[in-house]
Amino acid sequence: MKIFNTKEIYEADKFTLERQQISAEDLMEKAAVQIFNWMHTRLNGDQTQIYIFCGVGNNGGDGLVLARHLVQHGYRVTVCVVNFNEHRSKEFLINLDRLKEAKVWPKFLGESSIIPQLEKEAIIVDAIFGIGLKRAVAPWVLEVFREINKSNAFVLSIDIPSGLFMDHKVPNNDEAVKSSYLLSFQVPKLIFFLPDTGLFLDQWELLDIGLDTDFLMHAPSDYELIGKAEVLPFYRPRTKYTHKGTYGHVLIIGGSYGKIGAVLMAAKGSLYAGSGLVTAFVPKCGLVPLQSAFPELMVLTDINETEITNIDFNFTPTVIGIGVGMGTGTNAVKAFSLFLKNNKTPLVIDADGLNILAKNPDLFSDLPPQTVLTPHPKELERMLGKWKNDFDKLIKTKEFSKKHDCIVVIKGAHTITVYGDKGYVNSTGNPGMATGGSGDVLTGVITGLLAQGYATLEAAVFGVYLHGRAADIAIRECGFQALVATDIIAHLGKAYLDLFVDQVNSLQDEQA
Ligand SMILES: NC(=O)C1=CN([C@@H]2O[C@H](COP(=O)(O)OP(=O)(O)OC[C@H]3O[C@@H](n4cnc5c(N)ncnc54)[C@H](O)[C@@H]3O)[C@@H](O)[C@H]2O)[C@@H](O)CC1
Ligand SMILES: [K+]
Repeated sequence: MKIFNTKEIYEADKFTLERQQISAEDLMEKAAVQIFNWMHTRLNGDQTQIYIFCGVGNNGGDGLVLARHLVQHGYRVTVCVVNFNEHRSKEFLINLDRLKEAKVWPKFLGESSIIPQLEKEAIIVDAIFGIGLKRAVAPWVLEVFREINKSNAFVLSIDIPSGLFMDHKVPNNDEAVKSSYLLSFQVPKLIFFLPDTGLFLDQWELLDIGLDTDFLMHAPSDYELIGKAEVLPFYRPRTKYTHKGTYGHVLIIGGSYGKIGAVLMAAKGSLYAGSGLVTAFVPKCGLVPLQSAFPELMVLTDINETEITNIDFNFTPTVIGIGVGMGTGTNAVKAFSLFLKNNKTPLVIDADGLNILAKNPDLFSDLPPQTVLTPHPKELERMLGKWKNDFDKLIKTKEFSKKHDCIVVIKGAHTITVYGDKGYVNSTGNPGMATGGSGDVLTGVITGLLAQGYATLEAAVFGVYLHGRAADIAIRECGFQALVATDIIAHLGKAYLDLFVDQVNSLQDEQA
């Protein structure tokens, strides 16, 4: 599903009004009625006090329309207009009149107004700012945000939590409304998925307000949210007259004394993702543990006992995953640099491979085209330098990806895979995955997909999805805390099977 920025949303809006021959107030009515229906279905006439905080733009207009419908259905509603601007939008003014016609008189809050006491049993609707917030918010309006946050009431935000900017960070963590539930219009926004801004929202849901489907389908977007519908077309079924050679041969290079487990997890990840064969290249100390723990794996060893010194193998792999547990000592750096100079095989680079690249940036020119790099935030920072905020991080990653023709998988709560100007935001995964080894497994899964012939970008995006989905399925049995990286491997099969489970069956399965 496409993630639109502010400009693209306003364009979709304009296109829809022209195509459907409707006015902006008609679209606002449609949008706000969706919110009313959502609330009415759940509240069913309940007399809980509802405070609706409206701004004076169209987000505020949505709040006024909602207020009118709630009042007309007998709900207890107090409307507060946060009067932050002399200029009020046309649709806001039309709906203010309509509200007055319905005999509702909003309280107008200004710089010196006293904000009503907000009881924690109340429901607060946050319709102060939407996607139109452009400049710093006045201090007294920030105070309104703080009062809402302090109330501990249930906060239902409309479109986005008020105070969040669509393209930069909030200056301080108390300068935007914290939503308990967010109802957003038609398309997800990038701010839902970034650590700096995502912390202002908990759950979110999209409401279809009837924006033009042709526009939504054809308009280009810089980011895409990756769910089952997006990865399903990538899936390559296994056919009958095939053999292990059909599904490629992965080579995992890495490991050092005490860090052989990283290679084990990457290698297992590859095989469970479906590669035909997997070989590991490790220091000698890795031979016995790998062969004992994982009989399906073939092992080649370095001449050195405890670290990699000379990467030398006697076959042509389909793809190589390199870096996990490898260390960054002089020998590893020398071996890795020489390997890169002579290598022509597609690569996935993780962990110490990335750390060595960061310290020796001239090596980037030796990477084959479309090399996949899978940094966690610290590794990314070592490669890119410091960034100002999440938006800046993405801009810098895109520049980096274009400069070195590489695919960068920025690991995090919502892993974002960046290639050139485009970012793919993953929707699967959970906090249980913040555990040692889960990154090694991801390296394995992506190499495993590449071995089977998936296009590089597809392998990265699909691999991230499957990895997260496997963890989502695993936590049903073990919860967040007890999830370990090998549980992710063990549930990769179920993540594949889940691709073909429709939503209804999947829900029933979860309830069982
Ligand atoms: N296509 C859609 O998604 C639709 C969106 N609608 C609503 O319209 C909203 C966008 O409305 P607007 O563009 O009017 O913007 P907002 O209502 O988000 O912002 C308020 C207005 O205040 C001004 N402003 C910006 N920063 C300010 C600041 N720091 N201090 C004071 N004033 C400031 C802006 O000029 C803006 O017009 C959406 O978030 C959504 O709620 C719906 O009404 C209908 C359809
Ligand atoms: K809002």
